[in-house]
Parts: sequence; C-alpha cells; structure tokens
Amino acid sequence: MHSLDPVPHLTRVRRTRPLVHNITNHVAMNPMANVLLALGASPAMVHAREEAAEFAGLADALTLNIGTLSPHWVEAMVEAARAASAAGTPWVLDPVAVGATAFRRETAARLLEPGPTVIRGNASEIMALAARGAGGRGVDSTDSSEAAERAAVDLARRQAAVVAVTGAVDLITDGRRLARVAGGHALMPRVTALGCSLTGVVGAFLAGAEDPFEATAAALATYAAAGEEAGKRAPGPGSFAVAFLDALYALDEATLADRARLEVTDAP
Ligand SMILES: Nc1ncnc2c1ncn2[C@@H]1O[C@H](COP(=O)(O)OP(=O)(O)OP(=O)(O)O)[C@@H](O)[C@H]1O
Ligand SMILES: Cc1ncsc1CCO
Ligand SMILES: [Mg+2]
Repeated sequence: MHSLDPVPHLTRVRRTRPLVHNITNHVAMNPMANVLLALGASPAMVHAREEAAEFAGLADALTLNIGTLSPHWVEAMVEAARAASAAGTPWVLDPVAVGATAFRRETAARLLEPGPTVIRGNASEIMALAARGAGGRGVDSTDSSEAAERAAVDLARRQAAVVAVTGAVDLITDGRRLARVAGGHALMPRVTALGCSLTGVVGAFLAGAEDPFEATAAALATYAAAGEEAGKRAPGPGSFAVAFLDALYALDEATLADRARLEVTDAP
C-alpha cells in the first residue's frame, strides 16, 4: 500500500488558478465552467478550428470531450491535442459513449494518437475503448468500475497514460499503480455532465503537477468529498447540482483530509 495525500494538490490548484481549455459537449459547457470556477480554476471553452490549436498552446491544461461531436469540432480537437502534446501541456480525453457509434470510435482512435495524459470515462466507456470495440448503450454506464479494472490497466499500459474509471468507486491507474476512491453520492450520476465536469477538474489538477497519476487521484478524491458534502443537504438532483457547486467552493483542506477515502496498491 502506497500513501497519497490529495490536500497539497488542491492547495496547488487554488494557488495557481490554472487556465483550463475545454472542448466539451453542448450539454456540459455551462456546468463544467461553473464547476471549474467553484474549484478555483479558470475555464475557457474554445472550440473553433481557427483558434483551438493556438489556444491550447496558451493554456495550462486541455480537455477534450466527444459527447456531441460534429466534423468541424473533431478537426479542432485533433489540432488542439497535437498542439498540447507538442507544447508538453497535459491533456485529458473524455470518450463519451465511445462504444455507441463508428464516428465516436474513429474519433477516439484519432485522439489517442497524440497521446492524452489522462483518459477519464465511466466503466462502459473505458471497456469499449480498451477493446477497441462497441459497448455501452449511450452516455450512461451500464457496468461497474470494478468490471473495468482489467480494461483500465491494459489501456493505461497500451497508451502510456493514466486511466480513470468513475462510478460508485473510482479507479485510477497508470498501469503500475492502482488507486481506489470511495465516497461521492448516488445522486451524482443523476445530474448530467457531472462526469464531463470532473474531466475539467482533472485538467486543473494536472496543471503544474509532477505525477499525473497522483494529481488525477487527488482530483477524484476532491470531487468525491464535495459530492458527499452536497448529498447531506440535497433531497434530489436539482438541488444537488447547486449544492455540489457550493460544496466544491467551500471544501477546505481539513474536510478533504478527513473525508478522502483513497487507497493505492500495485496494479494487477
Ligand atoms: N453510485 C455512485 N455513488 C457515488 N458516486 C458516484 C456514483 N456514480 C458516479 N459517481 C461519481 O459521479 C462522478 C461522475 O461519474 P460518472 O461515472 O457518473 O461519469 P459520467 O458517466 O461520465 O457522467 P456524465 O457523462 O453524465 O458527465 C464521479 O465523481 C463518480 O465518482
Ligand atoms: C446527455 C449527453 N448527451 C451527449 S453528451 C451528454 C452529457 C453527459 O455525458
Ligand atoms: Mg461521461
């Protein structure tokens, strides 16, 4: 068992206020920007092909999400990914519903090429991506994160990337280490784009981090702690969405240290 303290990572994000460039889906655009602001990062949603690569070169981190694709956006994403990789800027791929259609599979394959720092998806998405095949029904997971453990470790090794699988328990692996983050709240998957927004939070934690595996696990532990706090106050998804932003904003280092349920072992 290795130890991993998420607190210094949250401190770094709030101190440095990283500029996070996101090309995300139409559903996530607003909630994701609000989540990043509540966290203490600076979001920018910049998707035109004419400027995506240039902006990726300025940002502290980039995140790409294939939730509501169109051909123009795909080219913007590919160019932004190449620019980030060339500049040594960390970037995250969120392969929304990748198993559902050929367009998504082909786009994900093109985006794996320039080498994401982190791949963050739900269990069905990570299993489909690892198998290079179909799987899952849509944007919601039909599998548990435990079922995706082997796929996550294999994908991390094949891509030389960190892979994060979210669900009731989150898994994070770099192919060598495996972290489990418990906590969060059952209302989290009942609010749209909370996973997409988490992808932005992972981007914020990657900015200036030495170890992307540790930074990703810290991001997921922070998210789970905020979700747990929000769940104490919200009776349903509508109020949960608001309570979650407030909880993320209010989350202090002592509460994170107290709430974080994070364990790290060797990957199987
Ligand atoms: N049953 C659950 N209990 C606690 N936390 C959960 C549960 N399911 C998901 N979460 C948390 O919700 C967040 C989003 O994960 P989820 O797997 O729902 O992403 P997603 O499917 O990509 O979401 P979306 O596509 O709607 O943005 C993560 O922080 C995860 O830990
Ligand atoms: C609902 C939905 N449809 C495409 S993207 C998205 C946001 C959650 O992934
Ligand atoms: Mg998702």
